[in-house]
Amino acid sequence: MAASKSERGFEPNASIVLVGCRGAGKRTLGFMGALHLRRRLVTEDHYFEKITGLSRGQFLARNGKERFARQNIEVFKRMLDSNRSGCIIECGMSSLVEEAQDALRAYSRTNPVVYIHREREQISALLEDAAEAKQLLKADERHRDCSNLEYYNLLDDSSSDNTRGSIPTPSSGTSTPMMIDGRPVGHPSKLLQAREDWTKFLDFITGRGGSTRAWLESPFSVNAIPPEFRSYSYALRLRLSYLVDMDLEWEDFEARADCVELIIDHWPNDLLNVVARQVALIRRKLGVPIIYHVEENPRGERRRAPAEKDQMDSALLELGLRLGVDYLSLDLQREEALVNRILKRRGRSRIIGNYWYMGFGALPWLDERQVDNYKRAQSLGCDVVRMVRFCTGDSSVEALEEFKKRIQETLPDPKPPLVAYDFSVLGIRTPLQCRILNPVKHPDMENERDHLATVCTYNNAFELLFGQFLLDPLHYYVLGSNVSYSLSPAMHSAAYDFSGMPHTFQAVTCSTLDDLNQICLCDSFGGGCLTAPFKVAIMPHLKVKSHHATVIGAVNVLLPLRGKTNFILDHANSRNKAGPAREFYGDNTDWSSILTCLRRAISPRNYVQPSKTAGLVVGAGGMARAAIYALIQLGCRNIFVYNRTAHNAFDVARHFNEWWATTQASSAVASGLPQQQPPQEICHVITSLSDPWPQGFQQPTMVLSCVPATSVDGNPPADFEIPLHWLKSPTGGVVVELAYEPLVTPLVAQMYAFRDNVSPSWTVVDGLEVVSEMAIEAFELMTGRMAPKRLMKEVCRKTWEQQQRDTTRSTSSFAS
Ligand SMILES: O=C1C[C@@](O)(C(=O)O)C[C@@H](O)[C@@H]1O
Repeated sequence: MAASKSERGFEPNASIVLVGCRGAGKRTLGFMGALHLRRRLVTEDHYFEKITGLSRGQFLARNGKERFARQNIEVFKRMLDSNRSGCIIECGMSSLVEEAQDALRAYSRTNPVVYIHREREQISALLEDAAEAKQLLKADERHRDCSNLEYYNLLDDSSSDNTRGSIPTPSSGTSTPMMIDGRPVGHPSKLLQAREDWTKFLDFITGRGGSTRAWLESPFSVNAIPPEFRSYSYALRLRLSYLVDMDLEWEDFEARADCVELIIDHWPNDLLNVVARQVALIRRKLGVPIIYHVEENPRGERRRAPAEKDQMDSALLELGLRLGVDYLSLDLQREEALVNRILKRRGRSRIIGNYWYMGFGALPWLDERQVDNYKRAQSLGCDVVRMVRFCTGDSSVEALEEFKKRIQETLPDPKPPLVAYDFSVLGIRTPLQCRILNPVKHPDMENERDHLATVCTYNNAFELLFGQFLLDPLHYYVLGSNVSYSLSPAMHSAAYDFSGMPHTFQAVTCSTLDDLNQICLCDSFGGGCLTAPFKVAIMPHLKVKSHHATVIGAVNVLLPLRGKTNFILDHANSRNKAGPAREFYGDNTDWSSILTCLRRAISPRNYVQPSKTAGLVVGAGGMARAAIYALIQLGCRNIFVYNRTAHNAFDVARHFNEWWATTQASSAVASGLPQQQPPQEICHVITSLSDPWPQGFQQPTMVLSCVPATSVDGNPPADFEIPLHWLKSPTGGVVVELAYEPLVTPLVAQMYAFRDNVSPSWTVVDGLEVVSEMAIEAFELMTGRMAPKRLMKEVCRKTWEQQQRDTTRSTSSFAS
């Protein structure tokens, strides 16, 4: 395999090796990773047995220690060598043997070798024997020397979290389960968070994730444009010294910026592990890109000689790269050797090249050397250039503007995005001088040490943009024939308030395309959530749609495209601005919200196995199409559709089977493989509830009900309950109910009873959980900003409860 340019860049299909101590979770992560990347999982134990025909215990007993040791290392090397691509390899404790470590070091030149570790207390607790645990943990650290990446396997407490979908009590900020009919709403989920973090990490190191894919599939999604290419973006500054003893909860930081800048300004005991844990926490709790910055003069440390500084800082920077941070901030005024070493080992992390002038007498913007600084960063291949000056009133805003203009007009392309600003002891001088990666803090954060982040918060900076007419207040809507009950206005309005946006959101009842047109053609139309009858009917009128919406054949989010440009990036960056719409863009968030809810609720035992897992979708409208697509995206290839009017179910099944056949044919052509004849069908119709579950297929582990539980437009309510002979999955499964009027639909009530009396391994996801997810995604598409998810979910449940109380009150007053 060719060695790649960067020392940490690998062929996308290079096998990934997992090393680490017993109890670190390698096997589980290996299993999840193999499923996610569709790779073979090779475990050392199993491989040993395959090669020698004996388990290790048996081999040892028969051949003695010495022969075992020799055989063991030979098998270990062979395992690595003969599985160079397409696998996840889980190493056992052999990785602590010197010779194995040499082999791993050599392997890590071409392949990712990931050191997995976790909270020491966790490992100690697992191993029981304290002395053994201590020894093992000490030896474990040696894995750092024979690996090139590392992953902190944070404890996943989601399995004990039965408060999902609950209402937090405002005073305490903690959650209490919401009870309906005497039972908690929501469900426990197993290893969901660990799976999400781990699969994102794998996507990063294999180059599958990131914005390119999001961009191609849905260019308006919030992750499609990296923060440095957004029209405005903010970096929340979090110092390590603050994080180890913070006065806020992680949840408080949600949606407070586009990314987090983690500043290593403090060296507590066990520094490398503390930093690794904080990176893991930011990923898990906030889910935003991380800028990793090592401060030159850490708090409370003595002054260090330059050579000493370089050694320590180099180790800390290397740690950032090992952890696969999205951005590494690199001071270009440091020793050239250090700069070059880091650049060479950058892997897939993007480099922010810094020129910081932190003391008095900072270089003025219009000094020629500032342009030279930028040019050097550009020639070193930095992805972003950050130039910051401490300023005591010696520089005007105009000088900075002039400097930016010089860079823009005199230097050749491609030019890395420039972040440039002045700051003083009062913080960044004017928040608007810097458009991207603007430093911000949380409004309630105690942060006296950080001058850069003392003034600005994300929402006051954003409010300023509207105040200065750089952005415009817009009107957003939910549109359809039956939207008076919609919870979207409450959720979106709360999110606007939170983010400092003066937009409005209303439910407007309309049922013809002409009515819809009238609303959408207004200059201050910001976007609309569509519901029946528009989701499918609007399709032929839209020229621009996301890939997903095209495949599904339904749209539920409509955005105006303004101006003459044909560049989607320009349109995406013109959100929150008014003007005449030339075209409209359609996307679908129904499927992705369903997918999110399914992923959260599926237990590891029911992870999708494409050839085996079966799913059932009830209904044949726009939402059922989205549900089928979500199942396909999860990897399910046996999908059954039941609908009261069978011919609609046949239409939907045909739609997806035809699309599937075309997709398979084009991937066969691309890979040069023969086509399957006739193409496999992935969607089947069941015409009657009394039919037995189709022969040759496993019982469904995912059931999605996409029919209204109340009467709509004069049609009788669906009242769907699943036949008991379709509920025979031995591992249980998940039922997603999309209706929430009432919240406990006949199906939900049936499944609660079934869970209590027959099979506890079924999980129920209620309609409010899905609808809040839909609003979250719609908010992000329409505004381009991250949604305050917790807040929106909380508002969703509270508004729904209020609606219930209002209905009860009006019914009882009507009765009296
Ligand atoms: O189905 C739904 C829910 C919804 O209609 C609402 O009222 O929030 C908004 C739609 O865009 C979405 O597809």
